Amino acid sequence: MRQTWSSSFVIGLEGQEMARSWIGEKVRDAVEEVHAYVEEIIRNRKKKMDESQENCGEDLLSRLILAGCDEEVIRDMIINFIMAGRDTTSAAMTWLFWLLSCHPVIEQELLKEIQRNDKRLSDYESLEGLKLLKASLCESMRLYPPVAWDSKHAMVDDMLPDGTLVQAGDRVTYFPYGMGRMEALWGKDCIEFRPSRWFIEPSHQGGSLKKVSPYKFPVFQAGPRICLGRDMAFIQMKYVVASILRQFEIKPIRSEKPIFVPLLTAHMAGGLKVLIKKRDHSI
Ligand code: HEM
Repeated sequence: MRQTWSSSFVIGLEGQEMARSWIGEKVRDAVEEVHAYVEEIIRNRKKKMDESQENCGEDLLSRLILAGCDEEVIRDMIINFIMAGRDTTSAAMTWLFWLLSCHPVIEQELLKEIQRNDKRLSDYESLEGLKLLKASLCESMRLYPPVAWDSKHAMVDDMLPDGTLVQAGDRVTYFPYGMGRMEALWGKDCIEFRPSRWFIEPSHQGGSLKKVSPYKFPVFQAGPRICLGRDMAFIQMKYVVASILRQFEIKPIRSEKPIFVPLLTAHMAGGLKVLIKKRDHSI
């Protein structure tokens, strides 16, 4: 029995080695493909900038090129922006649109807030003024975090603050999805979508937002490796959600509760299929 176990273990190791080198090759090919794709975007933008000065210089890519950044640095930044910032923000907004369709009173309050700030939606201060929208995004991500869990491997032996020993090589996982639904952290109504919990005065939705510790709400991670794009993510999401909500009514086609799929970036199974109608009096 022992013999069988150890020989199958040896075969297992060889198999693992082969699998690792096969995966390594696949990953290398995939990285090359992604690099080539982004390098082409940069080349095309440079060409456009050389050919004409029109409409160039305002967007981030043009600014990075104009600043004289190294092409490899620009490439890696663009990949970071696309990989870290695209699926995460889109997942957060998808869940928010669904939650708002289930909470029409909150949607109406949001519309009023957007109306109050409508004139200058594209300026930074007006977006800062959309506090109920920020609270709604936080509340949506508390219940449906775009990164549902995340792991780190210890490089050396260590100890967690509660005395738990972590040995070199151990994996430690934190779980924003679970933490967002803990009664001990969020109270008896932890499962409810209630953006007002993010305001200093309970149930008052026009006041100041609470400063919530990232260790309680680790949706963007916490500590030295906290998400570098957090503020940018809020600006983008507020701008997109406000621009859509002020003009369109969004009604999901299906009435069943969507399914949360917690992959690398969590998403809604099958996406959110909706009917879109122009608002009668678009604000
Ligand atoms: C709702 C949107 C977002 C969520 C929930 C989110 C979440 C996270 C999380 C959990 C991490 C830590 C990953 C880890 O340590 O393994 C992270 C890292 C990072 N995020 Fe975001 N992110 C969002 C949007 C963005 C955007 C828009 C950008 C850039 C434009 C961005 C750029 C980054 C970068 C560069 C890191 C790596 C930071 C480091 O390792 O030092 N993220 N993000």
